[in-house]
Amino acid sequence: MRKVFGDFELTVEAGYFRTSQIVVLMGENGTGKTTFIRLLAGKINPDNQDQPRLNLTVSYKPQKLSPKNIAGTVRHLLQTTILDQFIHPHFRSEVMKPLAIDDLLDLQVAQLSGGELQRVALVLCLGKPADLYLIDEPSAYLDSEQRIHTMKIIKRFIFNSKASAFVVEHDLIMAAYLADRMIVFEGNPGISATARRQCSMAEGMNDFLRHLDITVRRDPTNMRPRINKYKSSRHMEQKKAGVFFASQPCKY
Ligand SMILES: Nc1ncnc2c1ncn2[C@@H]1O[C@H](COP(=O)(O)OP(=O)(O)OP(=O)(O)O)[C@@H](O)[C@H]1O
Repeated sequence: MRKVFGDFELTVEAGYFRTSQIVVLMGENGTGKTTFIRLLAGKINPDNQDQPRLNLTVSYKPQKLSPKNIAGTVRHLLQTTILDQFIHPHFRSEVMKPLAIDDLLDLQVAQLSGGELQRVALVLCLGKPADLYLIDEPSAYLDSEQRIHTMKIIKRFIFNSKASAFVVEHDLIMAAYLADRMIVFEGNPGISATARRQCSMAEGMNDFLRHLDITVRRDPTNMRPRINKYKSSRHMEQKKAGVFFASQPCKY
């Protein structure tokens, strides 16, 4: 698939995805992740119109959230857009409660903070039944604790609903937690880039981090990824071995 936008050209290599699987899109700013998500969402068309269309229902959370023209409260918005899920006990306990949406119900949508709006936007996205969820930067505006909550909610929701998801995520730790598979975007930001064929999370992370000259180890106590200090002995050792993202704590 190909898309030219002014001076920018995106090429997408052919790939596949499965149910209950999350594909995380990683790449530098301006390499076309949002463009790709918008192509999948049908918001824009590829240049090569002979592309087979995805015969799937999609639900899309855009990167930029614009509440200013939405009148009324969060309760009104949710009741008028996702009523079935809004009153469904399972959705309430699995998505709305952990995102603390009840605290926001009586607030005006137009007056929500960035983080509050992000939580509402995620509920709206997951509240729409779909085969494919397209979620652009779910952790933007959230603090670190909310990010972890949010990632757990998305992971559990996609697994249990047997849907699939493509998620744009800049936070390395969150990306590593979320991803079953990964698509790495490579190229010259704002000029031309390629969305590589999807690969395993470890492979994708390794490619992305090699490009940035960053190495990540695993904390042996909790397995969380930790970024090595640049040019530290650990960094140099991993770099020499070509292990930019260590999936096991034992060696690094
Ligand atoms: N509507 C448009 N018209 C012209 N150019 C556009 C349009 N939308 C995006 N672009 C250009 O396409 C390129 C890729 O943008 P895109 O937002 O897809 O990248 P991204 O990887 O999602 O970036 P970020 O991580 O910063 O969100 C940029 O150079 C951008 O200026």
